[in-house]
Amino acid sequence: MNTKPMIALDFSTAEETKTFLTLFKDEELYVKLGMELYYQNGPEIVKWVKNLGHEIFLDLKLHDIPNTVYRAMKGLAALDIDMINVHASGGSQMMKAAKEGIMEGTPNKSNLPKLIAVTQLTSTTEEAMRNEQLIQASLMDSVLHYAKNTCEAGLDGVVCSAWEAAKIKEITSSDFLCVTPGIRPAGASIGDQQRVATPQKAHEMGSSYIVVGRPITQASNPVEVYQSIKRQWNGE
Ligand SMILES: O=C(O)c1cc(=O)[nH]c(=O)n1[C@@H]1O[C@H](COP(=O)(O)O)[C@@H](O)[C@H]1O
Repeated sequence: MNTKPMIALDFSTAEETKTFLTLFKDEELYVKLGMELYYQNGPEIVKWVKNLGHEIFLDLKLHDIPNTVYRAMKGLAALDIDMINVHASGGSQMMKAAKEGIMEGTPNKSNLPKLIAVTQLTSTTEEAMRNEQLIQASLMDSVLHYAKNTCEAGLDGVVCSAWEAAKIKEITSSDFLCVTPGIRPAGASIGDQQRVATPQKAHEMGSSYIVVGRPITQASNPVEVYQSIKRQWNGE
């Protein structure tokens, strides 16, 4: 497991992002930059955050035909990022194309960004999956199926909820990454998330990384909440 919780910087402006990061000027973070920030600020904000020395998960959840994903990934890989993702439901050929794009586009081939695939979003319940995606398997089986496809396509891991991490590692390997959003400290508002776990529970259930957004970014003292989540995540 990675000792640092990933902070989801779900802001729409570069200013808000920069102001938030000044709170953490003495700390090297692992941050997640998502579509809200990237669509409005582009590669510049990625470069700016990287220059501060933070590790970056660029969460753009690519999902398109293989050729488009290959070409998009090739371009994105030129940014000095540490992790990037696609949707596993885009299919095995799309995931292989994403990997090819990463391999070709990364300037330093000895330091490829980790490529992971979203299984079922942590905002999805089994009921919604059945009604809206017409998948009649259990949610766990659907997540495991996507994880198996992702592993066979040669990717480094998946995004899933903490509740699925141990089983995914069982059917793939112990070093297959299980990156788990939907993290809520006890008593925190759940919002639109459905499959949630505390940092402590995620630690016990085998997550490789936890992703935490609003509980930290919306807190009155983000640094204090981050440190507390970090301690719980590290089993202290
Ligand atoms: O790929 C992701 O990061 C992701 C996948 C998923 O299944 N669920 C999920 O919440 N996320 C992201 O994780 C973050 C969670 O944020 P909070 O719910 O505010 O903690 C958001 O930036 C989501 O986009």
